[in-house]
Amino acid sequence: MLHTKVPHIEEIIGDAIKKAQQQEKPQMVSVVERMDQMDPFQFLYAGQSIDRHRHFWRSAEGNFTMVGIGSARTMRSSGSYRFTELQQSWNTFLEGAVTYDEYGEKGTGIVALGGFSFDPEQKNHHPWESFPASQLTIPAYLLTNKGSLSYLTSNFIIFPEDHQKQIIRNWGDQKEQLFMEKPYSSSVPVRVDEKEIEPEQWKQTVQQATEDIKRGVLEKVVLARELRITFDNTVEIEPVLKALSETQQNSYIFAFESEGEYFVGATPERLAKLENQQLISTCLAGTIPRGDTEEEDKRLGMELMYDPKNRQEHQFVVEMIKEAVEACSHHVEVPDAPVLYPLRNLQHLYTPVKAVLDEGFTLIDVIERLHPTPALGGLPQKKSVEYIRYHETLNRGWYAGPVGWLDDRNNGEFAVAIRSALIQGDEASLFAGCGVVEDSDPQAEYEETAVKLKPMLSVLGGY
Ligand SMILES: C=C(O[C@H]1C=CC=C(C(=O)O)[C@@H]1O)C(=O)O
Ligand SMILES: [Mg+2]
Repeated sequence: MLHTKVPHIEEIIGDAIKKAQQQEKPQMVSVVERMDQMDPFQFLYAGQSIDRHRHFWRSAEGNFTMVGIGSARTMRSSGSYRFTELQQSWNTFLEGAVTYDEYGEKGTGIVALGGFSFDPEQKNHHPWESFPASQLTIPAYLLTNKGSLSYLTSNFIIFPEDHQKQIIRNWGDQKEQLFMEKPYSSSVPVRVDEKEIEPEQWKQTVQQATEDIKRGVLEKVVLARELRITFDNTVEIEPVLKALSETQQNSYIFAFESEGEYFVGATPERLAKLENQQLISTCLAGTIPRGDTEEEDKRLGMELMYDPKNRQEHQFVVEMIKEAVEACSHHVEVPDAPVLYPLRNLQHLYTPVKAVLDEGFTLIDVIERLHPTPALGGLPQKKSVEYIRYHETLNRGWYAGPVGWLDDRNNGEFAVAIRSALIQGDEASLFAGCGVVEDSDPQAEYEETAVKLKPMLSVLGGY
């Protein structure tokens, strides 16, 4: 891959066509432009007229947003080698690619966005039939907003038989569509039905899990449940994402499309971030609601900090992440005790893990080693995933799986897709889980998941 200054587009496309003819294969060209700040929700909406395959990502700090429209290349893989296979597809894709970029900002140029299902061995596909076990898309157009600046990346796949003028005309037309200011819907349809899936059976499974933990079958397992909602009309994702961005502090806001359906969420849980070989992972587990007053909020925070059950739930995550990070990096820093991580509806225990990634490892390698952490799966890792596969009545699909992005300079960030919903036309499935340890009480865990459903419920026509 090559990073050079942007010459005229005619020249860029002309050169790519010549190269495609000489090498008798398509050529990938990426062009980055800087522009006035663009409303990402407007861009997302306008993009629909070009391609419904759209992706959205906003960092937890809220100062970095990406919107992907269409696909220059979509890479998919399944089975137990899905991480390695995707890494290979990505490397092959990058080999012949040329980037024209004057700015060198992270998250511009050749970027892939996508995610992985929780468990590639899961045989039940309902309601996730539209989502593959993993999918990374290099969008045709990518808007990157960083602070007050916006960048537009256009990714072209140039074929030997392409005509320079036509490519450029088409590009101009599509850009015009992307920047057209059309008003987008600001409301979400009305909820007409809401069904909790087997809540009593779920509590029994939690009870069973505590007994299995006491018997030493495993140490911790995260059990999830589902809420199915029906609306009076098709749900558009722009107002949902906008409302999540406005209401969910300290959370990654995301949407990924597959076959016309959208997986959307506001997750606080980072899996791994890599920037210039600096690696950050996060242990987030252990939960209590926010208080109505400042005093109550503080009291609840302290209760969480000193609660042995929640500390144990959290500590399992710290130990596993530390070990996994140590195996592929150096200068690993882990604080001795967690701090509180406040969200709108609840607070968590939080421990950051910082390190420098060893040469030869990639972000995808790190994700493969970490997923699933005991905040989503349990401990031991393999046993808990099998336990979930056997005992959970729902199919998690991409819920609790890694979602995020990476660029061609080994920068990127993946979060774990919790506090999320699968939107299918005028219906949606919402998911929430909780860490079950020896001392878990099924009713209390049920109530914890109810609070975890709130972020999505509140923007899907609810309270
Ligand atoms: C599995 C979920 O939350 C995890 C993340 C933070 C706290 C958790 C807990 O305290 O149980 C869970 O491990 C979810 O929200 O669906
Ligand atoms: Mg918990």
